Amino acid sequence: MEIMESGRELSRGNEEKIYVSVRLRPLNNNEVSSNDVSDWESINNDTIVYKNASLLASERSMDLTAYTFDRVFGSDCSTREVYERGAKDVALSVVHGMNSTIFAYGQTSSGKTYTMTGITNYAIADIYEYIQTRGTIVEKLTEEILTDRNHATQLLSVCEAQRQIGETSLNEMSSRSHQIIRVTIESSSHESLGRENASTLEAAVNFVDLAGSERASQSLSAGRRLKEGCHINCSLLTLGTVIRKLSKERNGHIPYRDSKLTRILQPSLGGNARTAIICTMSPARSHVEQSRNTLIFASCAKELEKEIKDLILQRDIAQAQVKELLQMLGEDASSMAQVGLGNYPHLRVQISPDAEILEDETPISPDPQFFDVDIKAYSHGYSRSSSEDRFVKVPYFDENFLNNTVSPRILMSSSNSSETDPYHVWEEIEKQSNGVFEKKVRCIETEDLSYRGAIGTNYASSEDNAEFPALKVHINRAEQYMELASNPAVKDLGFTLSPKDDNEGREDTASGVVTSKEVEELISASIIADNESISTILKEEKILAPFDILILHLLKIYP
Ligand SMILES: Nc1ncnc2c1ncn2[C@@H]1O[C@H](COP(=O)(O)OP(=O)(O)OP(=O)(O)O)[C@@H](O)[C@H]1O
Repeated sequence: MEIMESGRELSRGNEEKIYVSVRLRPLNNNEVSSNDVSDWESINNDTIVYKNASLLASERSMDLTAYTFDRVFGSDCSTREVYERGAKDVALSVVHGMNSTIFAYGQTSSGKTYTMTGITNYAIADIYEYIQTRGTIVEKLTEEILTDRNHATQLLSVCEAQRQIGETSLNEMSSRSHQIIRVTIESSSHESLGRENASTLEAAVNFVDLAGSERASQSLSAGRRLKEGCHINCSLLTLGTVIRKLSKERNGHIPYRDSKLTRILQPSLGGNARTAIICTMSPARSHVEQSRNTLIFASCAKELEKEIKDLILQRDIAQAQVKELLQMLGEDASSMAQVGLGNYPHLRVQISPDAEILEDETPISPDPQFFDVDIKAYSHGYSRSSSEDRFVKVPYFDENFLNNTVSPRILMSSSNSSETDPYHVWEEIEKQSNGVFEKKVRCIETEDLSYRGAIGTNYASSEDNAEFPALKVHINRAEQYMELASNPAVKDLGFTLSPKDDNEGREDTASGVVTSKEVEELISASIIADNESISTILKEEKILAPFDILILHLLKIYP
């Protein structure tokens, strides 16, 4: 028996960024009455097997019989157990200031809504319990802020009642829209209450119940249902592509922008948040092909975890090298931490040591070139500390850019308001390094970006970049540019640097240009991190299969 062990080498620790489980439901009445049989079985806590080996022999497409994930829930498992083992830890990350998402994926009628309804309720209950344990007061509530747990329950029922459903031949209560329930928790210390510039920690957990994927022939859809199905399938297809690309070719273009669903889920998929994916499936033989697709999706999603770990490893190695270099040069390595080197995934800056030094002494790494890139959001004096801050942002926006279309909050990346000056970081490094690196510290400068026009009209048309000027990154040394351009971390952040003719007469200078399209993508990446912007996205674009989004807001105050 060949085994696909997607989760084999991964730690089972609680801090996994992406936790993938599979839930098998029992045969339903329809399946039983049509004499369908159950072909899938969970043989232990993490493996699901396809039992019908004889059928397998005749169907070459079905060449795997066992699949392993972080967890497999058999058809007799309760939703409580799925929650406890497959989602609770991720859901409760939000009370510690970490964004998280739990989503159910699977074919129509496989049990996504059944699973997510239970999980959302259990999680809300646990969040409230956690808060009360902590002696937290929930007060000063506005319309958007939950008053108490009953209020939350009420809102959830409203959401359930409003859910767009329709009957298909496979599920008489089929969800015909994606539903995202986002609970945002804002924490601040008791001492800072009432202070004007009090910093708060904000994190959100998303509960996502995707609309079901279906084959038109199987669900016998026609007319409106068929149209809905096409739209739903389209966004699910993009989700599949994004997951596959992220897991296989992380440095390439990831088509988040091809569907609203992936735009909204981008922060959850890109490695900056904890994510639990519960893949639901029917055991029925008649659905074997769909079930197998679901398992392949789950396997790809699990691969993401490996990629993220690899990137973190690369980052750690680079940091260690920088530290060694600083020590070698008699600098205090800890000063690096103060300027944010440890703030993954900001790609941070360090300078290349003098070539002479490296040539004269034994190099401490085979490739001793380092350079500094820091691409951050700079807004006009607004700062916020949040785990969303880790998104890549674009420096310096024109005042008009921050008009009604987007909340300025999404543009924040720093809790230090002095960083509103785009040159600040570099000056700081220069100071801290006592001028030793003076020549190289100035290796990058950012040019002013004046964004014209409303963002909404621009990101809607990805091909038309006319409104966006390029973000220019000047690098004083050609070899630094080369390093930078080939650095996987730069590509990972969505920047592709391309050489540019340097007409400015400077010698020994290379320039990288981040194209306007890439800037645009970064902006949209930032936008989707924000509640208001989600509704903006959704309002602007007419979506046949609409999203039902409920944003709950909790205010958590530590005593
Ligand atoms: N684990 C389970 N145990 C018992 N019944 C289940 C289970 N999972 C799903 N069901 C039942 O199966 C039916 C279909 O489930 P559900 O509506 O949750 O599927 P879905 O994947 O959300 O479908 P769609 O994509 O069409 O919305 C429902 O009647 C539900 O009660």
